[in-house]
Amino acid sequence: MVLVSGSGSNLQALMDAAADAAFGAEIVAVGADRDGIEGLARARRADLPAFVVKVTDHEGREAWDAALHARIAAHRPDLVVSAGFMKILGPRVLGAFPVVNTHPALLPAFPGAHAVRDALAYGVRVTGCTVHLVDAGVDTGPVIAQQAVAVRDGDDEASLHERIKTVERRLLVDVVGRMVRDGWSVTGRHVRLGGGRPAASGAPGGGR
Ligand SMILES: Nc1nc2c(c(=O)[nH]1)N[C@@H](CN(C=O)c1ccc(C(=O)N[C@@H](CCC(=O)O)C(=O)O)cc1)CN2
Ligand SMILES: NCC(=O)N[C@@H]1O[C@H](COP(=O)([O-])[O-])[C@@H](O)[C@H]1O
Repeated sequence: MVLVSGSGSNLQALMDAAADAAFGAEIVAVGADRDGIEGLARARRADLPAFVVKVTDHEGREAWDAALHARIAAHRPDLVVSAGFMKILGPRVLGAFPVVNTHPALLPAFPGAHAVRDALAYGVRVTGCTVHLVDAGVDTGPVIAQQAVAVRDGDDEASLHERIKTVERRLLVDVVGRMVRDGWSVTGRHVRLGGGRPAASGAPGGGR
């Protein structure tokens, strides 16, 4: 299960990887919080089940969390991947499924919805991307993998973000593939890939 809110290039990378049986996973559905995005178009072109659960269609975040949980649960995913999904997930979803997120900065630096803009504004010379387990906080979950990307003179948000995405798509495919094939475990804030599926729970590292 992949959640998107935008162009879905990370989704496309996962779809391309999943076309090879050796990847060890299939994308069972794509969910979004808004209509009219390329990520949903990519899913529909590939005949993947796709759904939209909008916050504004529900009486508050708790109701949205419950509705999103129900739509995800219908597909019985082993893992949920947030790839450009721009809404903070609530306790119903996080308590039911392990969720992985990809973030365009080296967490804990520059959390939130505008990481690339914030890194440029700060003037860092190196940024990058982080794949992490998702918890109730905002980009505070245990880090699984990171990769650095140099900031170049003359970079703007678009050019830097595109360079980060080139790295991020490879990192996300590698991490998700290893998690679904080999499992993972979490000790405190430390994630180890391999060792088989974690015990059933939705908490980070809890698996299904
Ligand atoms: N419980 C969590 N949910 C999500 C996380 C997370 O770490 N914990 N990561 C995000 C993805 N993300 C950063 O990687 C992120 C996306 C959006 C926001 C944010 O502030 N969203 C606002 C609305 C923004 C909008 O609608 O444009 C909000 O949800 O109110 C912060 C971080 C995926 N979910
Ligand atoms: N804080 C969340 C956030 O900024 N996520 C970022 O949105 C982009 C989605 O690209 P895509 O739609 O082309 O995969 C990705 O770079 C992802 O890290």
